Amino acid sequence: MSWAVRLENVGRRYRAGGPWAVRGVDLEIRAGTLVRVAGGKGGGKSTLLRLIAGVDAPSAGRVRGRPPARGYVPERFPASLPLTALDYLTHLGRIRGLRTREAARQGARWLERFGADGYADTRMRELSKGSSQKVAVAQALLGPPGLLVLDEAWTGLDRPARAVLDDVVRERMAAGGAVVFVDHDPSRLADACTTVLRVTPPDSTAPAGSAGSAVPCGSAVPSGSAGSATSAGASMSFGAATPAEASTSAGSVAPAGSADPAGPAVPVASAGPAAPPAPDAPAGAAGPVGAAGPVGGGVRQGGLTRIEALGAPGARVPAGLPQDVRWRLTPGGDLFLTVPHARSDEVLRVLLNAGPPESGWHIRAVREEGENR
Ligand SMILES: Nc1ncnc2c1ncn2[C@@H]1O[C@H](COP(=O)(O)OP(=O)(O)OP(=O)(O)O)[C@@H](O)[C@H]1O
Repeated sequence: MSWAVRLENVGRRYRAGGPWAVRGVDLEIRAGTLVRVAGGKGGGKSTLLRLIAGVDAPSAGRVRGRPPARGYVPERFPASLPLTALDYLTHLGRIRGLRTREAARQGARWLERFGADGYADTRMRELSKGSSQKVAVAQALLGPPGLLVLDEAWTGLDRPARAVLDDVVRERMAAGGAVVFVDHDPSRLADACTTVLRVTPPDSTAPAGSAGSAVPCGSAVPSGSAGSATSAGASMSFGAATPAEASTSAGSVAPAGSADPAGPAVPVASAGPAAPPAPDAPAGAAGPVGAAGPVGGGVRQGGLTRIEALGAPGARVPAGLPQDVRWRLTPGGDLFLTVPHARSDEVLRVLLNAGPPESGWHIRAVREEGENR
């Protein structure tokens, strides 16, 4: 396989004249490589991944050279579907061009490999967060994809499933595919990773050449680097717009480009209701109101995540929750947590990895509050 995805002076903003989420990106990703995208919150990682995967179209520049079969796991997966897990995967497989029987075969195989075959006939909206995430990953692997794009795909998976996904990424690379991923764990696949792309938000007030870099995995990231850099798997430059281009684009309307029709089937609900609004913990929920510490100082405004989990009746709250987490536990084992967004992955890890006697947490919902999406 010798293809390479190329982004040429790509920019994306979500409304005409609005701020750029990413801007002036020149990027090449080659077959057989593993590329990690890193950077701070709101830096444009998810936007860049969607553009690479072809589920979103750039407002400026162009993307070329994607392989025909691609898979994408979004950061948030629409789980509120009336279809069963296997029917959903079969449906997505058919959209990717597989025959029904083959789509069902592959779907069942992936469910089994991720330890979710027991949920094949369960409706998506009844799946736990962890099982739903397994379906989210499985749908991206149908085909199989030459280019696989994973946006926090490990989050919410149990430990065995996370290890399976690590293996699958290596297998995709060995088969000549490319994998691009974002993950909160800096050690994720560090031994296999080819390149780290580090993104920072474009600063519209800054001169051309805002930060962005591509460096080989394991090497030091140049601080405040601007312009371009290369490594074995990818090369990238950011913020290359000239002042003239910048002033033109600032007043222009983003092209009404649509996502590449040959791209991955976007795992966004085309049927079924939207995700339910985030409910508060049920009124009158019994049990202690615990607070390891108040949610407050140091927390970004609007940066809270609510997590609902179910443990065994009489379960205790697992040890190791971060200080700034608020929780409420009912005698029936319903656990409601309010956590700063930046801590949500850590909290999910504590719940999923809790050992006896606090083990067995089933993540039912993860909802973000107050995010400008
Ligand atoms: N659908 C959208 N509509 C409007 N603005 C958006 C949308 N998606 C992202 N943005 C904005 O674009 C910028 C980059 O967001 P993006 O989600 O790509 O960053 P990120 O690095 O993935 O952030 P995070 O680590 O929080 O997931 C942010 O300012 C964000 O608010």
